[in-house]
Amino acid sequence: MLFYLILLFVGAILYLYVEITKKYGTFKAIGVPEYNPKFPLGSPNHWKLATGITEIYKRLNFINSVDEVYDAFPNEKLVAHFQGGSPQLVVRDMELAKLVLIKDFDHFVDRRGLELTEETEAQKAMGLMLTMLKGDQWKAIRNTLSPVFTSGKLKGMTPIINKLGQDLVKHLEPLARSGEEFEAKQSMVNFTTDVIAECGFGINAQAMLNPDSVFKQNVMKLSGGPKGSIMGMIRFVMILFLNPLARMLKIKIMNEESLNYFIKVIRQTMATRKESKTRRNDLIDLILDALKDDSQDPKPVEDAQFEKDAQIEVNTPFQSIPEEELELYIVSNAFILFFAGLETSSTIMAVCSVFLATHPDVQERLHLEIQDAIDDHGSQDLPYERIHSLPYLDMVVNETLRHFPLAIMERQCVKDYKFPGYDFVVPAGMLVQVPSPAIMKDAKYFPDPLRFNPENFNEENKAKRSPYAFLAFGQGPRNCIGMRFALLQVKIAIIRLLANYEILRSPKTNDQFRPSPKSPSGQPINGTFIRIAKR
Ligand code: HEM
Repeated sequence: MLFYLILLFVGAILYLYVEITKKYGTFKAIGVPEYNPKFPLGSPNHWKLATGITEIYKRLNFINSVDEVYDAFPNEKLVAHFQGGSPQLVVRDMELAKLVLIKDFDHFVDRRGLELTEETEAQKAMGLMLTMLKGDQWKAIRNTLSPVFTSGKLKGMTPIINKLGQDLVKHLEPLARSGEEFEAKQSMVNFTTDVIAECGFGINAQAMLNPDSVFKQNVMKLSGGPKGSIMGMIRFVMILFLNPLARMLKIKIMNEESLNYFIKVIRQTMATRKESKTRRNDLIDLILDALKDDSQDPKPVEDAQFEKDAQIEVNTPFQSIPEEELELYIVSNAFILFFAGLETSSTIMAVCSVFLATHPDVQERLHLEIQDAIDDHGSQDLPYERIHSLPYLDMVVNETLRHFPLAIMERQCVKDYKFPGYDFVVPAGMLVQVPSPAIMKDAKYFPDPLRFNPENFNEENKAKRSPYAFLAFGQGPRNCIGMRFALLQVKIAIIRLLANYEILRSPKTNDQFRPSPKSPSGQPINGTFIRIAKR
């Protein structure tokens, strides 16, 4: 019996070995270098990603998981690496990246294909979110939601965010008085929760002023807290690497109880809005407007190149969504706009505060620019145009985003594709990556890339490099839909912070930022600790 068991075991290992390694070497043979794959986990970066969660091997966060592939082949345009037996292609060249992200986007419409269980409504809702949707369904929802973030709509939201900026100053007052060290991320999550609850759903979440806010508690459960957790990361890596097994074991990405809470809140808000026929010009109203207004006519496009590059060529009508599923689509996407904006924006605000604490010269110059604008306007409630006309603020925020990117660009090839100058075909189904974190730390585009230097974004230096080398919000039709909203709330938070407080180092202030391997959303490994003093 034991003999047969051993035989079965050896047979299974042999089978796995042959299956997993059968594509190793196939790229090398056609002139595309491979990043040293080894049975069973593949290339070294995947070994680190998969085993790093237990901290027994070198640690790596998913966001940086392709950096070393990029760095190891400085003279190549394309490199292959293997996740187990699945090859993935890394694009190392700006012109090829533009083809994938923009020009030949039709071949690269989707993101990584994660299959989620659809057993509960919350799980089904996750599969309908813009970040997850594919093909025509994604195009239809993206087309519908894009007009929600035009500059005209954001101008309307600015007074609301300014008012919450005043609450942020109040929220921070006790910390300024005591001079104690605190985690900037936590305060910024409270601020963004209030901003998105108010601008999104017309809800006064009181995350800043009421420590017992139910809305805030659910946000905390959803995001897994400021540092993430080992269990959270294990779940995430399983969903990524062992998707069928994760489905079998019913492993979930998000806390279902909290997700249900938000689904309920959004449903109730929509129902009340329809019944009372009142308007608040928040996200819910704008989504409902966008749905009513759905037509084949081209949607208005903003002037900036980022938005022009994001246009979807074929205007897929919203009617392609089945009627009976429409409501869940709306709820899911109202939710993802809330959630995608919350973690990202609050992290950037917190990381920016730390950079200002560790670079007092930058802080001083930025404070002068902000104070001048406030003196000139006569109030801290700066209007939309004025906020975006502060050049040094823009440079500081962009440099923060360059240093601490929150996502890697991935596209799944949906139609066979041939890169110009290469003889092989990228088959439908293969994952193609544009490793934004590595590109934004490449000295070719940003000299002395590890130094925090807002001058990287002055007009002269911007003109010297490809505009596509700054990838903090992605590029092309699948770029970040909320970029303008994000920049608005981040800038308002920094304006309020500097107008009222000096940001100081504290014993735990961290000079070197690295995303924690325990945090799927890439939170800084040593936190974002600072002190503040009243100006
Ligand atoms: C500083 C804050 C933010 C950063 C750094 C950020 C970054 C990103 C990045 C890198 C992507 C992927 C782009 C690509 O693959 O080309 C993305 C996608 C996305 N972002 Fe953001 N984001 C931020 C804030 C926001 C906000 C405020 C919202 C919503 C209000 C939002 C909603 C989304 C959505 C829905 C997607 C998926 C778009 C799609 O698949 O069509 N993000 N974001």
